[in-house]
Amino acid sequence: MTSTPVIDVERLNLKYGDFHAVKDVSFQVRSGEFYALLGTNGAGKTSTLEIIEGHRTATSGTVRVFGHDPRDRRAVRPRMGVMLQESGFSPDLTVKESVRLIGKLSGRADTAERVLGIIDLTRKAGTKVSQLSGGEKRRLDFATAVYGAPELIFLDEPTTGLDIQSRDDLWGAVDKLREDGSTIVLTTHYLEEAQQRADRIGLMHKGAFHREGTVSELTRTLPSTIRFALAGDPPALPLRATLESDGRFLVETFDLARDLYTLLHWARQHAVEPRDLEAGPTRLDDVFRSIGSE
Ligand SMILES: Nc1ncnc2c1ncn2[C@@H]1O[C@H](COP(=O)(O)OP(=O)(O)OP(=O)(O)O)[C@@H](O)[C@H]1O
Repeated sequence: MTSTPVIDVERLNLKYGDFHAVKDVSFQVRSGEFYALLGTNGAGKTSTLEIIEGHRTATSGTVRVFGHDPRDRRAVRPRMGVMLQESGFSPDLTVKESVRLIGKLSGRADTAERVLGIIDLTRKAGTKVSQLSGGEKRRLDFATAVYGAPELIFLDEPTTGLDIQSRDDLWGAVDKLREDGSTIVLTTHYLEEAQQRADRIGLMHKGAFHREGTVSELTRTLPSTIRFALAGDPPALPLRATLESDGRFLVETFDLARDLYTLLHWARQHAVEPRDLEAGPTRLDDVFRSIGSE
């Protein structure tokens, strides 16, 4: 038996005047999934999310959230927490007042004390929003999005401007929400955060949905790399390599372990020392570079 997807997007299109910002985008997010919607600048991620969040109306296509039209606020809003790229808090309210206000609007039960504690903002509870630092404002955005532990949470570039401790706190809180069954939708330009956490990734480029899959599905089409430098006049290499502008050799391989072994075995036999040796699996960054250049 298949359950209804939490988010179901079918042939979504959005035009801003003549500009076609989202082109025939279709994807689904399942219950309990951590889904990352990634893409180049201006790819259409925020526009797509704004429609799913019920903030914007599509030009054509269908969007369902928990089986409802996302503009049906009463059906959807209590089940969903949103951390937007830019917050819209009133500068004269305190941190605690802001959380209470947004918490009340969400219709979920929780306390300001609890959510401020998650993200180490308790000390700032009485501070006016206008007096918060950029990172503190971002943490306040997160605190309001997770008020009442919603079933579905949108995180739009959540860690921009956060120091390492705050990032760890935020991801720790997200892990906890996931354990309790929340579905997470993330957009970020910190690809490593998506690579480490996302169950599936959708890649957008120039308004269109480019590819979708797990990290390993997306990276397996591109080779891993080995880079190294050799001093003097080395003997013939055992692998096909190209010389890069920094003077290092580059080997591209779909069998990293085998080729690394071949290289090191050759180096030992010939008493050659590969310097500045780096070997790594394909990263999401490489997939990005490959679509960005298309
Ligand atoms: N209100 C608007 N009016 C006109 N064009 C818009 C509007 N909002 C966004 N756009 C354009 O639509 C395209 C997609 O924008 P969007 O913000 O959805 O991209 P994004 O993938 O979130 O980008 P980024 O990674 O840079 O945040 C961009 O070219 C942008 O300039």
